Amino acid sequence: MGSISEDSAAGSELDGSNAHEEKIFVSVRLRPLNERELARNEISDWECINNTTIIFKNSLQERTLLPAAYTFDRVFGCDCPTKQVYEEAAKKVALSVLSGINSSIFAYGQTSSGKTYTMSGVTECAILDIYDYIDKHCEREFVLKFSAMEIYNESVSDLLSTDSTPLRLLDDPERGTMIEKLSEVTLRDSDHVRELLAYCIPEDQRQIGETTLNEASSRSHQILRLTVESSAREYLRAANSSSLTASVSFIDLAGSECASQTLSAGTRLKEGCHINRSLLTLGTVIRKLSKGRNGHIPYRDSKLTRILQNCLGGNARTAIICTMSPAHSHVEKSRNTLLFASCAKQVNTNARVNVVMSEKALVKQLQKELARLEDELRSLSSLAASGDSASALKEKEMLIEKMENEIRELTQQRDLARSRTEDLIQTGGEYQIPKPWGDNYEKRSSADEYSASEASEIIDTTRSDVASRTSHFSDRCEGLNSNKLEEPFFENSEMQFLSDDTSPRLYIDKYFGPDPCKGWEKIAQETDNNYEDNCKEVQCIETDISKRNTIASTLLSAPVGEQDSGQSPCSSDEEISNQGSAHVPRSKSCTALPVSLQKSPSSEFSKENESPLPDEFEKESPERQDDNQGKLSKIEPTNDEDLCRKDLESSITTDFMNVKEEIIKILVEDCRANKQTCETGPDKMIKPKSQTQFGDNLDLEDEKTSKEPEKPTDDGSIKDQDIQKSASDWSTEFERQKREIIELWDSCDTPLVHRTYFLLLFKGDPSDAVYMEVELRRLSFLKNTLSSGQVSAKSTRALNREREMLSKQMLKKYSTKEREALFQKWGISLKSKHRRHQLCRMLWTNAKNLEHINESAAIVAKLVGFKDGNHAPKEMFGLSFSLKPMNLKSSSWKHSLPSMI
Ligand SMILES: Nc1ncnc2c1ncn2[C@@H]1O[C@H](COP(=O)(O)OP(=O)(O)OP(=O)(O)O)[C@@H](O)[C@H]1O
Repeated sequence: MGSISEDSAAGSELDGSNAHEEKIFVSVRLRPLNERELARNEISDWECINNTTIIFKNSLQERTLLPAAYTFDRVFGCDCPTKQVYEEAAKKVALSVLSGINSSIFAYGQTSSGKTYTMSGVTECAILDIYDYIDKHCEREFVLKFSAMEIYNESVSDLLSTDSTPLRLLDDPERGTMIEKLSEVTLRDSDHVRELLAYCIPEDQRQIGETTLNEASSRSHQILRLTVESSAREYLRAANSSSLTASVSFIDLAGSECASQTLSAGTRLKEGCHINRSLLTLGTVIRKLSKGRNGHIPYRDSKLTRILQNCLGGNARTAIICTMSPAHSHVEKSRNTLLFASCAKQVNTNARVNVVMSEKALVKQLQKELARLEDELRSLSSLAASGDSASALKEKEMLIEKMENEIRELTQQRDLARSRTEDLIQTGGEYQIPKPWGDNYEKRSSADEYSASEASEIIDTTRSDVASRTSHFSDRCEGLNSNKLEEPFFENSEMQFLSDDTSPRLYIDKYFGPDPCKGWEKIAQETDNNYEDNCKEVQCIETDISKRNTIASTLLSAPVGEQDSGQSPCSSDEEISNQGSAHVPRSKSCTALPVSLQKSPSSEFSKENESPLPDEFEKESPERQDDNQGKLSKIEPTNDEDLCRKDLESSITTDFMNVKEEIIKILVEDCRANKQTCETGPDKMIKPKSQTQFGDNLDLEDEKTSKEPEKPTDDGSIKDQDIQKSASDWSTEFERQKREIIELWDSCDTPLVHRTYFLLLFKGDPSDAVYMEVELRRLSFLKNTLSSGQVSAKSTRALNREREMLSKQMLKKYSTKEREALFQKWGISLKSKHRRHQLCRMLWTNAKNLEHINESAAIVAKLVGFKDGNHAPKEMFGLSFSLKPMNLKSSSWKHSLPSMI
């Protein structure tokens, strides 16, 4: 930046298009040796060898390692007049104010180095130039304002006011730090500025004191600010005219000093401390800014840097004139000044033109806003006058009353349902008693009698259990519907194909098929619809539930007499009934309900000493059981079912109504299945179409049960070896079902991610049976739907697409080496072009080969990001079945099994 002509200084920039990043303009001015220095015969250590370089003359003599030459934008020697310093180092920056660019000119240097001397000259020149420019540019209208302040001992005061009260600094989000109540005088002309300068600079206003180095040392930082607003005259009357507004600040900093050199004490010493501290902060700010704004910039550490924040590295154009004494005695201070100047040279600023909306435009806008507010006020008052607010109040009161009525009605319904349930319990019906220490429920014979309070307690406990489970269920469903698919389901949300749909619900539908909640609902509906038909065609239905019943019978003790006699477990109506009610294994969803919907009039435990009863049951007297049996026989099954259903409907709050509905349907389905089992003979049993495969798997179990009945020992418990055997049976059955599901997946084109997820869950834990049950039902339903032609081949296409997406994931999830190893293992040539696609097309293709399936699942799991099958959320589809692992060696496990299945 060199010397510039008057016109180019401002006129060329009036378009405001020149905003760009630029460096602070840094110059150094050497003053001549003063009288004192001359008196001490000091020599001049520094010399300006050209316009930009200053050298230390005695470096050889001093043997210093510090640099001997320093280069800046401009350097001025001892004999250089202030006018030239202004022209070459400050003019362009100062006149930027005319183009709407904020600017500042600093004088920095040690005490008595000539800062005030330089700044007063520069300020005067700038003001003259500004007025000269204004005089030459009549096409624009200018308004100039002037303010002056000083920072003395970290206190800001107004130099244009006689009031010495310190001024507060305020942070404005748009304009930066503002000085509260700082006077701003609108200038009449250049003489007016001179008057003001003459008022605020001399000793009586500014803090000036004598030190050994300077008779009139500035003890404060002084900031003079000239604000220039300008607008083109021809647009002045236009409503949308704008103006340029900017300020130029002339900053005469107090000089850094050494207490030893200035021999200061008392007030001077205190002033010196403040001065040095604020200058130190300024230096730190400049140093940090010079390094590219890394880290915290300590603007707020001093009032000086706070006020100058916008000039330093901000939107202002800045020039710093560093003054120094050439005297040898000040060499150290001079070097510090040069160091500061070197840093300042590196600081970037981003000068911007400030275009301000014209006052007229602003006034117009404010008037509009005022009119709008007045309108609003008028309509409000007219509303109040017309009594609308009174009617609104009345409306609200009515609403409250209506709600209160509803609450009352609901309470009545609940009480009615409760009393019906109590009646039911008193008259019979099997129900489950929640153990206070766990999720599992112990079955208790319907023949057992309970006191009213006991029954009521049971109802309350079970009801709150249902509420909490349905609430959880509801939450899960809600979570799925409101984009809250939780970790650790997906490790990486970046997966392309996961982001295809914004809603997880859509995603699940798309990639996982109908979710089990939906499936359940449909299955329940289907069961409801087909119920009558099934009754005609099916003489004895063996559902998956009744089949499990058989497994449970095998695992639990079956009535000895019947088994021994070689009769079928369903040899008579009564026996069938016993089987159906006592051993019907229930899905976990059923155990979650307060009262079993089964209406069985008797139980497996009806015969004393014939079954391994839990302790509580053993205590019950046969008389009581008989008594209850008598009561139970009076109950009509269908009525009970309806009653229970109604009870549930009324006992659960409306919040859970939808969720409850689904659960009830499943229960009803179970009930009907049991009812049919009870009503038909074993020899006539056939399976429903949808359950054929599943039922087939259990034929062997049935056989085994009839041929090898398990006998309880004398103390009524099953021998260890029997338990082991049962456990191994269970495991075999478990594996068989797993294979069943795998094959069904294959035939239903179930998405691979879904298969993998469920396969990872099937760890052989008995609780997995719940998932198998859900999955088998879902798949059976899906298969039926597919075979009935209701669903097109869309799923095959989706599966292909899924394979494609998975192949894309391979690059992310496998290293090149890992991929190569996989290709070799899967017999894919490493030269093949579409290796990844080939591999993904092979995944999950051989449902009969478990090794292939497991390996496929492992690959898909890695690609999708399943972390651990065990920890995958079992509630992912809105199901919550958190079961505690069972200890097969413990004798109590067999009691809880039926309710868990
Ligand atoms: N370039 C110069 N030519 C002639 N005299 C100068 C020059 N610079 C400064 N002086 C004189 O040196 C003395 C000290 O200058 P000035 O008060 O401006 O120093 P300062 O840096 O403002 O000191 P302080 O920080 O203590 O206020 C003054 O008497 C001033 O007239």
